Amino acid sequence: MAASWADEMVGEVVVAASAPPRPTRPSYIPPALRNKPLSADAPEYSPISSTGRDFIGSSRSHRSRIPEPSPFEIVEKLSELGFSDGAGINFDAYDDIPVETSGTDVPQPVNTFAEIDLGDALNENIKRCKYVKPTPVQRYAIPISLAGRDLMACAQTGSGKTAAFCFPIISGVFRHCGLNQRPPVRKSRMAYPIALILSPTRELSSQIHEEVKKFSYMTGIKVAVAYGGAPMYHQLRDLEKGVDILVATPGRLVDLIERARVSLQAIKYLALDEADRMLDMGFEPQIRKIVEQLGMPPPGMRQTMLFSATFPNEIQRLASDFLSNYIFLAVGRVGSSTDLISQRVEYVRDIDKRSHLMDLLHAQQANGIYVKQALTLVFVETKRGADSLEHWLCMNGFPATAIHGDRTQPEREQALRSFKSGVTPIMVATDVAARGLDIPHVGHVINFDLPKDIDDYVHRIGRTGRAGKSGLATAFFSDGNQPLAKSLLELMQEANQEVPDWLLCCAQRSSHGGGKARRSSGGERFGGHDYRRDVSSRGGSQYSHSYNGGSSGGASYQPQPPQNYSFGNGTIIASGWD
Ligand SMILES: Nc1ncnc2c1ncn2[C@@H]1O[C@H](COP(=O)(O)OP(=O)(O)OP(=O)(O)O)[C@@H](O)[C@H]1O
Repeated sequence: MAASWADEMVGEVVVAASAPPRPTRPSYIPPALRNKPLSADAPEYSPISSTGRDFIGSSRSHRSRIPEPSPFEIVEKLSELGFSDGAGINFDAYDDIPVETSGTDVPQPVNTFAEIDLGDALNENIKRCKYVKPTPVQRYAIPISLAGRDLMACAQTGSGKTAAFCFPIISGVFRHCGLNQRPPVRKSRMAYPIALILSPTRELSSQIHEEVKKFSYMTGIKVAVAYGGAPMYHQLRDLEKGVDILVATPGRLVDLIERARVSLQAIKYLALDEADRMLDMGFEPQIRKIVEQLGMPPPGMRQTMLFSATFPNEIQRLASDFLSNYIFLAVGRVGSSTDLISQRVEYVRDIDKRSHLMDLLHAQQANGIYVKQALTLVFVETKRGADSLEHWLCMNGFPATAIHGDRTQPEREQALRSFKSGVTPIMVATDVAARGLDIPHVGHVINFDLPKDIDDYVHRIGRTGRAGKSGLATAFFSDGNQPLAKSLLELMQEANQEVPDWLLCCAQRSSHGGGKARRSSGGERFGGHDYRRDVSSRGGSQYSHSYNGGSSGGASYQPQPPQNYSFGNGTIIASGWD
């Protein structure tokens, strides 16, 4: 059976067997809210102002100031917390990137962090992380969010979207309840977060949680994470200490709300990472429940930010229900892959895949590509396939681990740790690892089995070529992948990649046969943008502003002859792994 997204969400998501009817507005009232007016100890909420900063006082539980380590311990503590050397980012890689915004009164982008008023504490943490300059999505998205505007943002994988929504949230929450600003109120077992960040997988929620903690260091902001598969006890204990920013997966969050341990009444900031996935079939009913039926302030009374590297039109349409007068931001073309990733596609019969993988890995080894902790991520279709390939690799002398939805959470975490540390430099994964994970030194993504949907391919290969560094993606294309041929061809052509002749033929065949592997993104397939433009273009529109125009820049990759795994001049790989 295919490891669909439900693979990840065992026990977490209600998978719709058929398209569920769109729920009407609040029918369900969680136990925590039944027979109760707005709780006396729940904070009120007010509309977000145009500056996003007119927070009214809330009666949140009083908490004592967090003991902070002395300034002399900070450097040590920061490295413990995983502060990385962000100074290595190659900003030139983003220079030519086309940016498009649509909506009314779009705030101007900035060029430096200094131009943005994020507050001293956050600025200090940005410096500590060695983020010297905002990435393009941050240049645009942060001023938009700081202006209190709702945002739907699409930017390529690895381009810094996490900070783009975390910085405005941390800055806003800090202004509301940072150090020494908490109104004294009585203690409550129910947590009233001000900001909620939802993501589709446990590992991604955990990663975002670490990022938020890093950037709210020494601010007094309380950050917590809640996801399934981990013992409830620890999460409840953290929630009882009070939470300002909650990062969660949908299933566990609903559970906590129904147990009356979390209330959404105080939410002022809502961010959905991987928003298109969150509104895809399996998740949509649960997200709708969280956003529309469990007491969260409605659009206009909260600020909502949706981010992803892909945003099909029909998902944009669904998402617009959650937004109020929003700005659409596209950095790079919607759903495109980054030019930083060199893509190869090879025709391999299913029966030959293992031996082909072996040749590839041996060639990598022979070329010294395993130096410097170079990691290889291999995507397969099924959980069973992941286990079996992991076993086979290990038996053949390649230290490998595997991650998929049938593994326990401790096993999943252990797999990630051993991959990240290079103990097992190969990780076999289902789509559970396709989105959002930021693993340094992943130099090569191999699609042993290609996904059915081209958007999934974009996210999978996006585990390499991050933060301005280069990477390589190899796909094994077999007969069963015919329906993907056309969209794969278009994606590769758009990213200036060399396309083998056989793929051109396959694509022609599949377009005649009606092959379709991408959800509609409007009139222009890879030029698809804000879906409102398609609607309003019929009657004229005020939408859309383009910046930097032109192309997204030529790819630096020099095509290599087939079967030659020396990777040419070596710079493609080496720069990704240094
Ligand atoms: N301004 C910056 N300067 C230096 N490094 C940065 C900056 N912004 C982000 N990064 C780094 O870039 C890497 C990728 O960022 P992030 O994980 O936010 O990408 P993303 O766009 O969310 O990717 P995905 O679509 O895969 O989720 C991270 O390691 C992050 O620390």
